[in-house]
Amino acid sequence: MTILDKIIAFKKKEVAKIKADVPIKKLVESPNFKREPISLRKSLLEPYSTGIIAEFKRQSPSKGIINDQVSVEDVTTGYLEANVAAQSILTDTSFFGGTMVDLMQARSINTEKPILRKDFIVDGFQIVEAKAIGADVILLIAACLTKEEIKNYGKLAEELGLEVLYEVHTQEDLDKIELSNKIIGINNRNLKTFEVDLEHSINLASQIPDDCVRVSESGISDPRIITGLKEYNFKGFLIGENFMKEENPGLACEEFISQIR
Ligand SMILES: O=P(O)(O)OC[C@@H](O)[C@@H](O)c1c[nH]c2ccccc12
Repeated sequence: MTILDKIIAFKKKEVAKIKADVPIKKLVESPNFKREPISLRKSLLEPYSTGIIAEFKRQSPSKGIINDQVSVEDVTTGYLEANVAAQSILTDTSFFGGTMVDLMQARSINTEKPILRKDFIVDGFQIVEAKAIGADVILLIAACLTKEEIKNYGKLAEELGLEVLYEVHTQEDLDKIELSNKIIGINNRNLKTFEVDLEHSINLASQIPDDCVRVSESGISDPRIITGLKEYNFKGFLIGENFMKEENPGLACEEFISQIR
């Protein structure tokens, strides 16, 4: 059993429990349900976009604790000052130490840039929940969903006015997605082995049609990598640990962005 299988099995139980306690009606009544979502696609395609999607991540199964000393408010303020294109907030608690409250707190400060709810979506309930806590974008990880689920969850998100970042790591993942006009994130990290390989991502990128927005995720630690990825028409760059490992993630992000050529 891989760590991914473990996370998914755990998530399914967790969601079943929350679903039994929280009526959908309560989610729909949340004030965030009325706010107009901010478009990730638009933000990434703006002519002077930095393309950086900066993540708030306290810990991960592969690295353990990364940073548990900083507040989501300070990091959000710092990322916005650095002029990120978007924010990503881990809301998984058991494996990544994040919470839905983290996202809500970031949202209360960030009214300009899109926020991605980074979690393992295994049930439509979590998509309604994402909207209720103020997210603009959800993540659908192809490796943990069937073709049908990807299609249905994508449709539900769209109906709620949310965008989807479809995450792939292999050709097999890519084959599960209807590839037109989507935002596709290629995860450089294999979620089963934690191995990071940028070369692999670049090879897979050639299989993505031009009407899709390409995002490169994980293991990016040098501004020169961004320059390289831009050559392959990547528009978004999801970075977590490289910023979060620093005492001041916002400042680290600002320095990184100033070095992109
Ligand atoms: O910290 P990194 O190596 O910069 O990676 C960020 C992000 O890509 C990573 O956290 C991530 C990508 N896909 C995920 C799916 C679930 C949890 C986490 C992730």
